[in-house]
Amino acid sequence: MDMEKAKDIIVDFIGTKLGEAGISGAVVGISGGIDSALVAYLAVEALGAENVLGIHMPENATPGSEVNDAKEVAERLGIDFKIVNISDILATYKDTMPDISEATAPVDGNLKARIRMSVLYYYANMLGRVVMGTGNKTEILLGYFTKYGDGGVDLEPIGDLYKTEVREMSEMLDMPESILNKAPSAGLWEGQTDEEDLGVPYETIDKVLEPILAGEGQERVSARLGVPMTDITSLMKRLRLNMHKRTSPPIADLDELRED
Ligand SMILES: Nc1ncnc2c1ncn2[C@@H]1O[C@H](COP(=O)(O)OP(=O)(O)OC[C@H]2O[C@@H]([n+]3cccc(C(=O)O)c3)[C@H](O)[C@@H]2O)[C@@H](O)[C@H]1O
Ligand SMILES: Nc1ncnc2c1ncn2[C@@H]1O[C@H](COP(=O)(O)OP(=O)(O)OP(=O)(O)O)[C@@H](O)[C@H]1O
Ligand SMILES: [Mg+2]
Repeated sequence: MDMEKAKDIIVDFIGTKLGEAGISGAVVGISGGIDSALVAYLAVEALGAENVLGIHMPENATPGSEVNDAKEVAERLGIDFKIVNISDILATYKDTMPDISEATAPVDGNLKARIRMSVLYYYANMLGRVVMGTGNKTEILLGYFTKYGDGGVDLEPIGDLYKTEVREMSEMLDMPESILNKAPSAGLWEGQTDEEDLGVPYETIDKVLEPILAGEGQERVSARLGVPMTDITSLMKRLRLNMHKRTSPPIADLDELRED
């Protein structure tokens, strides 16, 4: 893919969509990871630094290096930056809800993602801005995001870039090396990494998804790229089971009652 052209299309998309909405500014959750950093860079190019607010939302388990990387992004871009620690909000949720003894780390992790979404919308409401999504094509296809958490956004500028392409585009920008080099992590629990969760490296996932979505048979892709069928089957299962995250909630149809 011509990354310069892809960047121009995305920058134009951000400007056009906000223009259509009559809104001039955006709010971005900046985690210290590469997806949100790239979206912040693209939003600044489209809207100007004065129209982008970055919010970092650590909790007690967030490594201190993340705040430094998030701050560095904001400083390089010259955007407003706030830090909202979500630990007390999380603790209040958990103290308030009865019968939660079965909650696991992923259940709590999804709550963290939904708290972050609520904070971003609070600022978007208050400032008359939109919430920028940071989902990439790989995450969206696999449903590797929290429904109405990091998936609860107003637009998805990098949603047609595979994760490996996110890296490629980011390398063209003045992005901190530490962000370019770190392992992708949802940061929902200590030590979590995307590739451990997904069981297959992003390089392989992206290599496999593209031809399969273009119509090439799974077995043929497996043989051609030397990727075990078990990996391909597991990715396809994720894609199928998470289809509900890529559509609007179904509505019970009452048309038959309105025919006369
Ligand atoms: N067929 C269906 N039709 C309609 N709705 C359906 C459904 N199946 C489940 N659901 C609903 O969906 C819920 C499950 O979805 P969800 O709540 O999203 O939860 P789930 O998909 O179980 O977990 C989210 C996954 O995304 C990962 N994640 C989250 C956040 C950020 C990142 C990152 O990379 O940064 C990654 C996280 O580690 C975890 O693996 C169910 O509780 C149910 O409410
Ligand atoms: N600590 C945080 N502070 C602010 N926003 C966060 C935080 N954690 C997650 N988010 C938001 O949730 C999004 C989804 O997280 P995800 O891990 O997929 O992206 P990333 O951290 O930007 O990149 P990477 O996947 O490489 O870690 C982030 O892009 C960011 O917008
Ligand atoms: Mg991350």
